Amino acid sequence: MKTSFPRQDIRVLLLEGVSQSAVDTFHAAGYSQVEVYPKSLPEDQLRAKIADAHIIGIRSRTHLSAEVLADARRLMAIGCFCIGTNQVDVEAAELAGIPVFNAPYSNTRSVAELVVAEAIMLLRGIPQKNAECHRGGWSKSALGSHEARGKTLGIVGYGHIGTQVGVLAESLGMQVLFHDIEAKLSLGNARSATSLDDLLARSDVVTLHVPETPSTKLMFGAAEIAAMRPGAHLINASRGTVVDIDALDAALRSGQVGGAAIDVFPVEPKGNDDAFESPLLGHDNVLLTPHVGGSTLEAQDNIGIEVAAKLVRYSDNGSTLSAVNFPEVTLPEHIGSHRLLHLHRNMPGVLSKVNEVFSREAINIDGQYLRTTANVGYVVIDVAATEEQAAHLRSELSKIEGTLRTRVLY
Ligand SMILES: NC(=O)c1ccc[n+]([C@@H]2O[C@H](COP(=O)([O-])OP(=O)(O)OC[C@H]3O[C@@H](n4cnc5c(N)ncnc54)[C@H](O)[C@@H]3O)[C@@H](O)[C@H]2O)c1
Ligand SMILES: O=C(O)CC[C@@H](O)C(=O)O
Repeated sequence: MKTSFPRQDIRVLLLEGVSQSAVDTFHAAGYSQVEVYPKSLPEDQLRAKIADAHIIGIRSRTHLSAEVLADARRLMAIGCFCIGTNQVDVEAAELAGIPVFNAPYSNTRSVAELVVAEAIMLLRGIPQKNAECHRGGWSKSALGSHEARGKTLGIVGYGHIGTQVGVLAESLGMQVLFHDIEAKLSLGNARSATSLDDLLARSDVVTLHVPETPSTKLMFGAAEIAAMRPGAHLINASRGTVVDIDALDAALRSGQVGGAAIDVFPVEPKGNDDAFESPLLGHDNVLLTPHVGGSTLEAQDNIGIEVAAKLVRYSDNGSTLSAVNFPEVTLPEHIGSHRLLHLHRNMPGVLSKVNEVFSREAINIDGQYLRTTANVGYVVIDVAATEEQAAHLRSELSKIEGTLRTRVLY
């Protein structure tokens, strides 16, 4: 299939050790210029690299702020090879006409399995016992050790991960309570708590599965910790900004929190060679993991294929299905003609000006697709036209007031 911009000229930049399956997916689709880095880049290097990239793939450590995106003059699409998209200024990307794609499900099972395993470990006091054995100690005792069966697990954020944690925990015989800001269908015998405080007062283990948003920033602080059952356990595999880490440190020292399993931190190293620092270092009753909730080979492999395929589809065909910041359009293949893409600020009158261009140039429209969000509109127009006509149409479309970006395919 012919594209207006040959695939071998499209530069793909993949950071943070994105899976080889993504590289393979791009290569198989004819994208040969794929540059791969094992970690996130310092901001000055990122700004220099992104200036030449057409497609960028990141995980959770690379911050694509409005300032960084301002340097990304050629950038066509962003792929977050993970669930969270909080590391990207998605609105700035939208206003620059750049869709952001992610993998909303591929690692959810991996997180859920780890969390349930951690709940068992914490209830048994295994982190302390493990630390003691490593020091040559031996305290064989049932004191403070409990079965998971019959205990209550409180899930804060009952979405894709929270619900799976609930199902797995119930299979162990745990009681499951959840709290969410949205009304949610309970799976199995899980019950909605009447409030966050209600959940905290009734749970033996509390696990957090909310996204990073303004409303979840530091949502779990001294007051919420004080509302937990004395000696209950806390698991956080959501985002490091959700928990007040100093308040947790104090509560672990006082015994208000019996133990914790923490996978995400307010400040995380940029890559595996950098040092990790946290007030939680040195607590025997805390399981610390380096943001690996979703890091299984199965999940990373699937994420690589899923996100790379979405980026290839957008680049080849214009489809934006499942973009997190953009009007979603699923487009059929269009062979033997041209497809024009017009991204514009969502303001009255743009569509009629787009159509005026085609009637003025006497080019018949074979198919037209339009979707808008509050900020932007995305029109896709299929036409039977020569290459010269398509190039001319594109140049006329780009003159319309409010135009953010135009592309021509095939
Ligand atoms: N540790 C890891 O490696 C890892 C892996 C995957 C995802 N995550 C994190 O886990 C988060 C959750 O993932 P998911 O797939 O379950 O997301 P999701 O969007 O399916 O679920 C999140 C739920 O939280 C709820 N919520 C939002 N704000 C809330 C609030 N203030 N109080 C209570 N509930 C609130 C939402 O309504 C939703 O039901 C992701 O956003 C990501 O940050 C971490
Ligand atoms: O792979 C990562 O860096 C992030 C994993 C996880 O936090 C996600 O948002 O999916």
